[in-house]
Amino acid sequence: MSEAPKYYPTFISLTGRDCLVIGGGTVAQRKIETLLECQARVRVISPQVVSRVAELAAAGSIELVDRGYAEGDLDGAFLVVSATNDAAVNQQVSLEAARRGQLINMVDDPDHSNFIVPATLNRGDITIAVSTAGTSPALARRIKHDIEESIGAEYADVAKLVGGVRRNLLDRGISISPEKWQAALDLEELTGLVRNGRGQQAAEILLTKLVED
Ligand SMILES: C[C@@]1(CC(=O)O)c2cc3[nH]c(cc4nc(cc5[nH]c(cc(n2)[C@H]1CCC(=O)O)[C@@](C)(CC(=O)O)[C@@H]5CCC(=O)O)C(CC(=O)O)=C4CCC(=O)O)c(CCC(=O)O)c3CC(=O)O
Ligand SMILES: NC(=O)C1=CN([C@@H]2O[C@H](COP(=O)(O)OP(=O)(O)OC[C@H]3O[C@@H](n4cnc5c(N)ncnc54)[C@H](O)[C@@H]3O)[C@@H](O)[C@H]2O)C=CC1
Repeated sequence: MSEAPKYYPTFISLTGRDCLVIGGGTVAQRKIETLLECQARVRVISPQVVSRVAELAAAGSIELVDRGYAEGDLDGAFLVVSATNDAAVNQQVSLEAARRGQLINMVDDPDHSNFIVPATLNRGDITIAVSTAGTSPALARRIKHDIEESIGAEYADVAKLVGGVRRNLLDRGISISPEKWQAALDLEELTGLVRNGRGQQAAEILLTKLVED
């Protein structure tokens, strides 16, 4: 029997959103880098930071506030990550976030967080996220590595070409059933052609499979 999932898996757009990270250690650094990859506007509040975080601040990629957390710091933040090594501080941050109804990730207390961060793998527009609901982050990372081996870099181009074919059909007002899509998507064939630089041919083959009776 499968248990009910603890979390609702979703993908949130953070482009241009104000995101706040409290703490500037190694865990904060990982969260900051992921937020930056997602084009968030990142502010970090921490009295001390690891060298990579200092570099990001010097380069103007993040705003760094060089002091400890104070009540009121969460004002205006869309999303908050509390990543200090002080459990009491993380708790205060989570209480402030709860009062304001903000998205909050506490790196040391999933039970008082309203979102957690999965291990992710990107191939262009494809993102594969693995979560163990906090049961074992190391296991999430390991599963991600295993998937990485079978989903190669060429999948970024496969996504582009399949997206192009879909756009073409939508523009022509042709609708394809879900069953037909599944039957036509021969990933072994598509990845093979893309790897050999024959993306155009792959797109034509796919289009033919989709529109034929
Ligand atoms: C709940 C969650 C909240 C959150 O942080 O979002 C959380 C919580 C905690 N992590 C802890 C420890 C470790 N975390 C990692 C690594 C990652 N942790 C990540 C996510 C999450 N970690 C969320 C759940 C994800 C899920 O659904 O499973 C990843 C996937 C994503 C990311 O952080 O970006 C990233 C891998 C990125 C990648 O490589 O792909 C490693 C391994 C390593 O670094 O190699 C270790 C040590 C080994 C171990 O313990 O497993 C501790 C104990 C701290 C302590 O001992 O004090 C807590 C607190 C607790 O468990 O209470
Ligand atoms: N969720 C996850 O993926 C993981 C979580 N952890 C947890 O994350 C915590 C942090 O780990 P690290 O980054 O390795 O610690 P760290 O020691 O490298 O960094 C701690 C940071 O917190 C800052 N800080 C301390 N008090 C503060 C305050 N009052 N206001 C603002 N910033 C403050 C420090 O200046 C420092 O930058 C650990 O205590 C552990 O419980 C650890 C491993 C993985």
